[in-house]
Amino acid sequence: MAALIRALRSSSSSSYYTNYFIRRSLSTAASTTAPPLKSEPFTPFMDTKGKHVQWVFLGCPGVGKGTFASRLSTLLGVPHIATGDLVREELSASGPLSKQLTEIVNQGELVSDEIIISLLSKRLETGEAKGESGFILDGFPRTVRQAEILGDVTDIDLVVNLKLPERVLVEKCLGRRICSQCGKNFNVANINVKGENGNPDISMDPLLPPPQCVAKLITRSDDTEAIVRERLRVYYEKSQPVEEFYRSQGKLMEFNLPGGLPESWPKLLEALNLDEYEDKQSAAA
Ligand SMILES: Nc1ncnc2c1ncn2[C@@H]1O[C@H](COP(=O)(O)OP(=O)(O)O)[C@@H](O)[C@H]1O
Repeated sequence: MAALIRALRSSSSSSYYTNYFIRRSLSTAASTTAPPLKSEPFTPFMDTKGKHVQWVFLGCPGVGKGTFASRLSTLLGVPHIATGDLVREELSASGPLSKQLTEIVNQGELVSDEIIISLLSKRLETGEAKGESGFILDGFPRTVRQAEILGDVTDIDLVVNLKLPERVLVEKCLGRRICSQCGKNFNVANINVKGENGNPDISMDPLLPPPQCVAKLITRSDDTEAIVRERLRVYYEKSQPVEEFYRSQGKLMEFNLPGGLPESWPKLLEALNLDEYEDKQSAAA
């Protein structure tokens, strides 16, 4: 983890690649973990060298990366690190960076690689001081350049690409609500979308807040229809190539969400060979 933080740090400096490659060539190569193959038993939470999982969640805005990554991080005992959350924390602080970021986020554009890498390094450093190891990244990498930087400093074991039809994504973003007090995410959208081109229909029940959160619900400032459409456009242009980057490395696992959380969660666990592990964890709890 320390080498990763150092390398990410150096990559966000102005002499970006030079510093970065010199540092990496001096540090020892990270251990490798094969991605899970459905046909083979796989212990995903730690490899044979005792390294915790280093996974990435990809997917369009509103697909549910945060929800699934957060659940898996609890199950596997690794931190869920969402760069969108790091950006929002920065937005809520006052200062020149906050003003600059507010403008970018509210236009649906991406924050610069340098700023994102610096926020991520800080987050990893804080985690390391608390004894964290492994991670599930959500919202990073979002450009091929970010993926290359990450790949040069550490090994990613598996990349999960969550997918939903665009109409569902827009409805989900517009229905998203957050409790300003406890920080939990809810969704007021009731989704029933007919499947096209032979794909199944998709239904999702709303995920309603408990009574104590109802009066405290807020909507993200970038969850308006115009901004969501722009974020989707930016995703197709800048982030979709990241899918190909990992596909060519044999690390990409495509996952078409069959519906809402109750239907999708068990299917995702099954695809990750984690269904039995979750059963054992639940039984032990
Ligand atoms: N890796 C990243 N690179 C650049 N910008 C980012 C990154 N992660 C988050 N952001 C910024 O933060 C905003 C919110 O991120 P996130 O919560 O992940 O949104 P989404 O719901 O669109 O997936 C993004 O629209 C973008 O401006």
